[in-house]
Amino acid sequence: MPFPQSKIRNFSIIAHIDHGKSTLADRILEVTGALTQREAREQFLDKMDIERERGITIKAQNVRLRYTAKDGETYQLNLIDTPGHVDFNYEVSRSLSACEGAILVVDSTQGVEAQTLANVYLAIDQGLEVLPVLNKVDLPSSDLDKTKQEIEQIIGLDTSEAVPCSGKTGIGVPDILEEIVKKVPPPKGKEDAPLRALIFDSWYDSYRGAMIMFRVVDGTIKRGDKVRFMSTKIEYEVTELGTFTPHAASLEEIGPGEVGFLAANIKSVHDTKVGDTITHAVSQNHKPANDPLPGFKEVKPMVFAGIFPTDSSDYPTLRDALEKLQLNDAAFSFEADSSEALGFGYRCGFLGLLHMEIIQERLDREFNLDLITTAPSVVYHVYTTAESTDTMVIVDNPAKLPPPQNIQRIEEPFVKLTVHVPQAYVGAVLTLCQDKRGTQLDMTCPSADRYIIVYDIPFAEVLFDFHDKLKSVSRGYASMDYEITGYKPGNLVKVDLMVNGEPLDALSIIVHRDRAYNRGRGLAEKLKEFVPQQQYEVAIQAAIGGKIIARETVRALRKDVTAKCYGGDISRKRKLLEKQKEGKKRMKQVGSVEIPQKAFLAILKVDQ
Ligand SMILES: Nc1nc2c(ncn2[C@@H]2O[C@H](COP(=O)(O)OP(=O)(O)OP(=O)(O)O)[C@@H](O)[C@H]2O)c(=O)[nH]1
Repeated sequence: MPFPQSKIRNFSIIAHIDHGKSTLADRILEVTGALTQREAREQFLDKMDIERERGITIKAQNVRLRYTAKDGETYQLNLIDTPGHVDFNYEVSRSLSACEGAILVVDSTQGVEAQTLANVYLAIDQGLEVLPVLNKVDLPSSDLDKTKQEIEQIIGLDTSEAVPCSGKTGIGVPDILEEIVKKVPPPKGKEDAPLRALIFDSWYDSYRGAMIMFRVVDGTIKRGDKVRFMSTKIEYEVTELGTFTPHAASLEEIGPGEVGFLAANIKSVHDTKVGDTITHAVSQNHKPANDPLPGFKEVKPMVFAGIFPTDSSDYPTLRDALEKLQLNDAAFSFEADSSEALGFGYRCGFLGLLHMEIIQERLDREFNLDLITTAPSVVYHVYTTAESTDTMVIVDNPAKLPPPQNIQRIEEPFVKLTVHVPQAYVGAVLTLCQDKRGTQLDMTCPSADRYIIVYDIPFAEVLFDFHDKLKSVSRGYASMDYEITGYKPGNLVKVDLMVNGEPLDALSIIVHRDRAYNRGRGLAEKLKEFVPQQQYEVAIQAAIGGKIIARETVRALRKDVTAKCYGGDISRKRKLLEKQKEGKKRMKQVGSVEIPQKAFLAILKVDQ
């Protein structure tokens, strides 16, 4: 018998980054007896190493809990933890699609921030019941009245029953559980209808193949059932069904309204698609559903960079690793690419810089690959002077920009940027946005000492160091969120770098013409810092369309690493040579000069 839907509550926790989602989620696990105190202290839900180190949540995790409420009934709570960073909004909306309610965590020492609002809108759009809670009440700077006022004025949610709580001490957590039972509506799937289950996550397990996380909407799925993925029409026999409690637990069946995972010896990562609907294959007992569930909006990568193996024999391993990562992360894309400077590799698409860094780290850690990543770029729409009707080309790699004489105009992506900031820093934020080619759209002051500033600004300008700069001009008080709005023409040019006359295609950038000279000079100076001295002079030049705009010279020097060794200490000498070899791993030969990986990333740090 499936679990009665009237006793199921599916909910997510949403918040601005660092407002305490993961801590609260762990505390909920502890209060319901799913975790021991020790496990809870270790932040169980943030499983991946990278997450734990950086203290951020990347992949949504979900857990099934049993909770006996004050009404004496036992409920099944399915808790979906969601990431808070703007790069991962798509994961938030996916997780929300498996829920009927969301707990909105607001840090009562900080109040409503940019991503509080962005996340709450995602939940409201999906028709979820939103329950605000006021977190971190254990801190002396907690201000419940001000936080409630902001939630009411900025978001428009009633806070008369908002629970004050602390994920740290556990205060208020039992009240939150009661609120969930009382206010989150139970699922209303059709028990007797053909099976329809929504895939909202998947990952790769080296023993069991592709694993799928899903929410059953109608019908029931059982172990041994033959199921069909509606978009690909491929059929598999379910070998394993389960849920996380939070430890993985096997199940015989998963009924309407429930969440769980399945394994089915799915070897090809292309057979499973997040957003697809699972139904039954035709059999004596089962009839497939006619219509799939509405899937998800496809997420398009917004930022592109080249990833190249330092050792070209790693190329096939890199492909395999990228495929596996893609299964776990639908927003990540890649295609084969080649560079004159770096050889064969892949052009990869990401949602933002944090997303890119995480993929890079996972490739490094989980697959032990030595890689060079090029400077990231946004996607440009380039209108050429070609006579054909289709004159727009999409350029996600500055090296592929057509020659200037063939370009009619270049359009770049713009975002609507929203910044929340206290009054004292409004001036500094306006100057920063202006400096980044922004146009002010709106400025409001919805509550005492909180301004909301909205700008129309090129995506390329917010992509790189904007967040760091915003934090520094506002002493950490400003928060931001952005959404892509569309494309507009810009006066853009490509700046190329050359080392001893050899073009470094992987370092080309597209910038606004007004900044091109400064950027070119800055890039050449920066690159000089990273090019190791050689036995001959090395010229570093920056050029716009063939015209040299800057030149730096790395003086010749013969560096003998063993010079320090005297007295013929062979083992020490060998060690030094070994060390030097190690350091060379992350270098790339360009003509006769080796460029270290650091140089590629340092390009981003050049003041724009
Ligand atoms: N004093 C106090 N600190 C808290 C409380 N809840 C969370 N914190 C701290 O706030 C910081 C952020 O908490 P997390 O739970 O990692 O925040 P999050 O919202 O999950 O952050 P992301 O996963 O990065 O989105 C951590 O240092 C926590 O220890 C609380 O109730 N009281």
